[in-house]
Amino acid sequence: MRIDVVTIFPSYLQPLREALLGRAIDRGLLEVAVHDLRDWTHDVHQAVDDSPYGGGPGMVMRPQVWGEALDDVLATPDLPARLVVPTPAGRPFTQATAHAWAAEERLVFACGRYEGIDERVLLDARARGITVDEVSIGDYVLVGGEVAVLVMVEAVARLLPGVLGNPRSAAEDSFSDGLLEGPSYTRPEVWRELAVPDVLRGGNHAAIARWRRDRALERTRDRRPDLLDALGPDALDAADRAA
Ligand SMILES: Nc1cc(-c2ccc3ccn(Cc4ccc(CN5CCCCC5)cc4)c3c2)n[nH]1
Repeated sequence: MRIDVVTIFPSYLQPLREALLGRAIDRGLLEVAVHDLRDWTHDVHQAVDDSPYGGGPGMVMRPQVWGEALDDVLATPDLPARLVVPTPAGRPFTQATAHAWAAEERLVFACGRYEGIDERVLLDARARGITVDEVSIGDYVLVGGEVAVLVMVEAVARLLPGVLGNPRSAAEDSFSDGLLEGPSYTRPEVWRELAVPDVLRGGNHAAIARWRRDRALERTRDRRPDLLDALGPDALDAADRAA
């Protein structure tokens, strides 16, 4: 997978080159190119923002600069791409989104700053047949799109074959069966007088699987009843029985 990121703060994307994702890049499992939006300015001040029409707080990012940047980035390499634009006003980015995007050849991320990007940049891209996804990573307001891109690239890249050492982990993710994952334990058996649940130290795999499912149902009911509702009434009954 090829990932391009356009931003006025290229250094914000450095963490993508660390650790697991850095190793995946080194191994050629994904390619990440970060572009400085200001490379497409032509004025001495390298202006990328201007006042909003109609008034309102802050500044808006100018369409001309974004238009030229995306023309170049989307054309090189000329691969089918999704243009992803983080915004607080976007559709929710979920694990399902991550799975869908993991099948893409190319993702191009446009990181806004200030109060966002002139709407015509997205309209122009869609008019030229480019798929544009405006996505939110949560109901809170960040200062720009870069952190959202770090979150989304990590969620997508870990699903790519070969990136995770243990592929079963992604298969057993939270949300993979619609529930939150339950508690985990490792050695020692007792720590600060707290013991590992007996069932996990026995060899009864059916009992362990049932115990884990019950803990997942219980936790989901307590923390994310919305996920339980999405699974239907039987799940709620099962969660009540699990407690
Ligand atoms: N999930 C999530 C994604 C983001 C995100 C993503 C990208 C950008 C680019 C800029 N910002 C900062 C920002 C954007 C919008 C507002 C609202 N403002 C109200 C008045 C009219 C104009 C718009 C405020 C500040 C961003 C924030 N935050 N949270």
